[in-house]
Amino acid sequence: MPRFDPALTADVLMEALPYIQRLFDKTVVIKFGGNAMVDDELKDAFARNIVLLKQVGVNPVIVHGGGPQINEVLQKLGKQGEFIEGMRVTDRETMDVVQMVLGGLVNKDIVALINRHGGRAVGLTGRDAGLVRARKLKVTRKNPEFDEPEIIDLGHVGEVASIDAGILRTLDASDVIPVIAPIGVGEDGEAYNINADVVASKVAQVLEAEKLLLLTNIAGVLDQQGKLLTGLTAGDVEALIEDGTIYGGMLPKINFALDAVRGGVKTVQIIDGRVPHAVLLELLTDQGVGTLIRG
Ligand SMILES: Nc1ncnc2c1ncn2[C@@H]1O[C@H](COP(=O)(O)OP(=O)(O)O)[C@@H](O)[C@H]1O
Ligand SMILES: CC(=O)N[C@@H](CCC(=O)OP(=O)(O)O)C(=O)O
Repeated sequence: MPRFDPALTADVLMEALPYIQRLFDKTVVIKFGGNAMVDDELKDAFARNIVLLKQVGVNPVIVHGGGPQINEVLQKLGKQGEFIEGMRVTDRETMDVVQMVLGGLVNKDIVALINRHGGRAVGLTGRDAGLVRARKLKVTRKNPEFDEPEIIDLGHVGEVASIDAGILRTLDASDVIPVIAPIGVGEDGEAYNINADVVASKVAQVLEAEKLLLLTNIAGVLDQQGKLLTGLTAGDVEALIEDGTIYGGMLPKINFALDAVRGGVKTVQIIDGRVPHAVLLELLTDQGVGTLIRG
């Protein structure tokens, strides 16, 4: 006995055909957020989705986060993670932890899962082959007590100076799936901690990606009442930041989603990574969910 009605199964498979045709040979950059990867079954489904995409001729490029995983190790060391405007304050010791957790544990975990399901993934940080060149991020914040904006020192936090996509193109030509940890390299070879949404946005722009998917731990961008906002323009985003509806970790995500649209990425979406097979549902079926950023 088949598990499902055969006609329904055939319908579901056929639904994917136009999507596969549209995405064939195209690059899709997928940011896998640390909050979306706390569940083993979700991670497994994510890895299988990536292998399937590659198998049908799409070029997935993964950029991962790992904020909660960094926090866990910091706590074991008796350190408390501190964030300002969605960015981690990163002293020397924290930078070492960031490299160990993102470049080590988290990166290799995703690589191993993809490979276990028959893909060929290679893990990289932005320090490998000079992939992500970085410089120190300068952050200023309005302070009502002073006329001048206050300058905040986040330590070893970087912004992307440039991306050298050469290594990504080489990997793609050998059918390898790149899995990138968001660590950048400075002029003197030093490491910088970069928000993963920022790296995903810049990688998508350089690769002229068809799509950028930002998987997170929430349905998408929500309004004050908690309702999902399915489409946002730059003007909407500005208003939502101004009135405090968008804050914390959603700030860099939305700002760099907009940056990607402006930089030529055709479609940018923030989607719910807690939904099993979120990538597959978004890319190859009619069941797209989340927030589309229009620019
Ligand atoms: N308007 C908003 N809509 C949805 N989430 C928001 C909003 N403003 C702030 N957030 C916060 O941003 C979080 C997502 O950012 P973050 O925790 O950094 O996720 P990730 O690890 O996936 O990058 C949400 O869980 C939520 O707490
Ligand atoms: C500067 C900065 O904040 N870097 C992030 C890098 C990881 C990340 O972005 O992880 P998520 O996508 O899971 O939030 C951090 O240290 O947490």
